[in-house]
Amino acid sequence: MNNRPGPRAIHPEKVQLTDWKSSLKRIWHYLDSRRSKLVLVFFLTLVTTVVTIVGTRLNGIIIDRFISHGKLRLLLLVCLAMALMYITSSIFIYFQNKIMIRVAQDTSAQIRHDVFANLQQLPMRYFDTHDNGDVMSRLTNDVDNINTALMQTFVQLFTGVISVVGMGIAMLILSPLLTVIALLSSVATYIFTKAIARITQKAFVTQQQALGSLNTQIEESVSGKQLIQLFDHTAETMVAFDTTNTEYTKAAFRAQAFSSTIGPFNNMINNIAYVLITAAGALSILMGSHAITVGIIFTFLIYLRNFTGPINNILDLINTLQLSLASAERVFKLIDERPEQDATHARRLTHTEGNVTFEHVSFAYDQKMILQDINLSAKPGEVIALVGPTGAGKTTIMNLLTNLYPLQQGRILLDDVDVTDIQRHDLRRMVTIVQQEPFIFQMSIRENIRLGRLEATDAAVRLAAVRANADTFITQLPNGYDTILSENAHSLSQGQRQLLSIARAFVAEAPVLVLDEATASIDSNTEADVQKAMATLLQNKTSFVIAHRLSTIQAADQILVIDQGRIIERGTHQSLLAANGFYAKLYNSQFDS
Ligand SMILES: Nc1ncnc2c1ncn2[C@@H]1O[C@H](COP(=O)(O)OP(=O)(O)OP(=O)(O)O)[C@@H](O)[C@H]1O
Repeated sequence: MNNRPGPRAIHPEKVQLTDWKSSLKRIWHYLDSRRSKLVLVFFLTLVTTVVTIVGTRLNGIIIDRFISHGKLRLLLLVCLAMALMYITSSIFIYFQNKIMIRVAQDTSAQIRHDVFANLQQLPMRYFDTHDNGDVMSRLTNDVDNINTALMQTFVQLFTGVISVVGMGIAMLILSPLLTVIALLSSVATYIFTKAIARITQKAFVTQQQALGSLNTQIEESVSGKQLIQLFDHTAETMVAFDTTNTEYTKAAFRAQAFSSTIGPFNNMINNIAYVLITAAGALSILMGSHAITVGIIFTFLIYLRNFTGPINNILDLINTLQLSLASAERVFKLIDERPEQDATHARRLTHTEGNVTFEHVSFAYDQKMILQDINLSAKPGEVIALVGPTGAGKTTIMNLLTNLYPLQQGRILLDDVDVTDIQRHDLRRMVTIVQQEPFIFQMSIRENIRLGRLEATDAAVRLAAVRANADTFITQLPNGYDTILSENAHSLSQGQRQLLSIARAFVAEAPVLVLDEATASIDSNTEADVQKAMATLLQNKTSFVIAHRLSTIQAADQILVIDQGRIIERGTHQSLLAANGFYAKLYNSQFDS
């Protein structure tokens, strides 16, 4: 994770739309179950487009035949028919939009579900290497972009294609000469839009990327606001934010500025085409041609508007599509991240005696070796204390016990079974970890404790809280066990949070326990409660304690002294003091007082 609130460069390898075809295919695949709705939308679009073609032609006929020949009754009848047609067409457009909005929302909901489901199963490595804000951005903004594209593109694409084909044929029938002028203007707009799209494509990807970074910074500054204020980092945070904000603004400006030239340019070309068509038509009439009438010129101009409009729309859609495909690519990348999977031969484990053995375990998070040749053995019921300077690798050793990361070398056994051969679900029920800084979820206290074992009854939750010495403070809260905690659990003190996490461990009833003792100082009453609760929790379990408390260390069956990823001393408190080595020095300096 990145600890520093600061600007993040946009990763150059990410600024590419590498696989838009497969993204498009996958979005199409998501629409599989909604094909019938799409067919209905297509049908509605077809009808509304035909109405526009026929209606426009009737307008021309009114000009040529009824107005100049004074046939009022017929004129009224035709107008009534046209009104009916347009009303029906509007109703169809309403339904067409409604269906499409549903299709788009349902599809995005399904994509969001799939992303979130995969996120639940990703290995820790993924979260070590990806910023939270970026992940959030993929789940929210990027999926939203796909949604916008689905809502806009499908109807407009259907309408566009049907209109272009329909109007094209109608224009050709009306006047081949005027159609040639119309086509030339369309070709000009096509070439221009394509050129601009090429430039904007990259900018859109950069924009999404920068948005991810922006989200990360916002997320960090909100989560770490206390730290930022305590260390008076507000000014630096602001500078860092502004840098990323400027980066985002530049990319967004570039993307939008270029794509916004498309509209005015195309408008200009269209207006020129209108003038040319009117002039060419008028000239033909003046030269005595009977093939062209005022009504035909009028009809043709409206057809042309309905011809170039959709063409421009389709070209505009290319931009929306590009942004969405850039987003889709990021979303699908997250869906494609390989989830944490059990080995094919992994077996179930419903019971363990609690023997834990590390055999020549070596481990690196990236390239740098963190643990080297760790050997240890714990018998059922033993308490093993891990002590050592900060960053020595104590927490890492314990993370490996639950198979959170793959080992570089060696193996870890639970009752003679390699932990990588045990289904993770079972392994994690056998080993409970009480974290140094427990995470509290936004749910009731009861549910927060029940996280230890989801099927625990209310009575079991209560019993666990009593054993964790947490019941007293919980029952004093106005809503007791039903008190809803917030993510940051501001309503709870540090010590109360620890008691809750000990209660979670009691509920879990796992035979192996890992306890990362909190170093934060808490008031002496709560401290006494925590100590008592921990002592009870350790009973009859194989326990590993990343120890900071004198009492835990002295009572431990074995003390392992870790320094720079190696076990450098081991023994009981007395034997290690007698040896007068690293432990004795550490003990005397840290714990003597
Ligand atoms: N997720 C991670 N990715 C990369 N390196 C990590 C990760 N977690 C820890 N490290 C590194 O591994 C080393 C050991 O860290 P670890 O948390 O195991 O130490 P520790 O002995 O538990 O320290 P402390 O007493 O401060 O909690 C440190 O150098 C740390 O920077």
